[in-house]
Amino acid sequence: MTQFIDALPGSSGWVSAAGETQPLVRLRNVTRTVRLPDNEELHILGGVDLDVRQGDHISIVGRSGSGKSTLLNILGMLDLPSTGTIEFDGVPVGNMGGNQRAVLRGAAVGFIFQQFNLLAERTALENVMTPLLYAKGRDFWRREKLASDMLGRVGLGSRLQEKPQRLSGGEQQRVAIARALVRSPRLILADEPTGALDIATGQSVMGLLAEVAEESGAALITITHDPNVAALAHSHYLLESGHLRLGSEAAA
Ligand SMILES: Nc1ncnc2c1ncn2[C@@H]1O[C@H](COP(=O)(O)OP(=O)(O)OP(=O)(O)O)[C@@H](O)[C@H]1O
Repeated sequence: MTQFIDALPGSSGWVSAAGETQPLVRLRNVTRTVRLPDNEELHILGGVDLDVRQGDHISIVGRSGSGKSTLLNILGMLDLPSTGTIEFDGVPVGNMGGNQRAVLRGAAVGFIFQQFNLLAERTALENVMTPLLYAKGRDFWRREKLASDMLGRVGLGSRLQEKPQRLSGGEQQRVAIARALVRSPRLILADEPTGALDIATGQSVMGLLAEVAEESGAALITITHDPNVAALAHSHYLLESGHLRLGSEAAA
């Protein structure tokens, strides 16, 4: 199993006899229920189906409290469904142990958050090198070069030694994008990536994220309230009271 999981991040999925590629991530009838302190159950997700393929760019919009972050946490294998299944590259995630999930997540998933979540005491270069500390072999030994190349790719090649507080919000989010992409993840999950930026900066940062994700062939899923950000995606979903449906761009 370990061998198989190790092979996952670089594998390209199989192609069926019908010529259909296997989804990178497949959710079937996923629910998520939590028990509240008063012992009541809160049903957050009510049976979500979703196929995510390599190269997809998906936006998910929905009101506050509709379950977007809960869904993203399941897609990122941070949480498991209460019922239903999630498969990553055809492998049921529910059958994996916590460590296996963490290894797969580290190698195959990049996260981008609204508040950037950079390490304040570390330079831009050190921040981007951090995920590579968990990589194996060549990527581990070449971590400084990989991180510096990635910062160059997001236009920060001359700011490698800067600490986050010396960078603007847009620059900090570009560091976070470099950090999310430095291990060449197959899935990038962005939770309100422009939420802390002004409109123009948000648009340019999101344009950059979409571009580097497309170049790398990864699938990108963006949760957003911003219609301009949602418009950059190729598929648009609306999450309403824990139910996901295909939406139009206008629904954003
Ligand atoms: N562990 C938990 N315990 C109790 N309630 C929870 C838990 N996780 C989520 N919730 C509740 O479930 C609902 C959905 O939460 P979630 O964070 O997924 O929504 P969201 O769509 O991302 O909201 P927002 O846009 O405001 O971030 C909310 O009402 C939230 O308070």
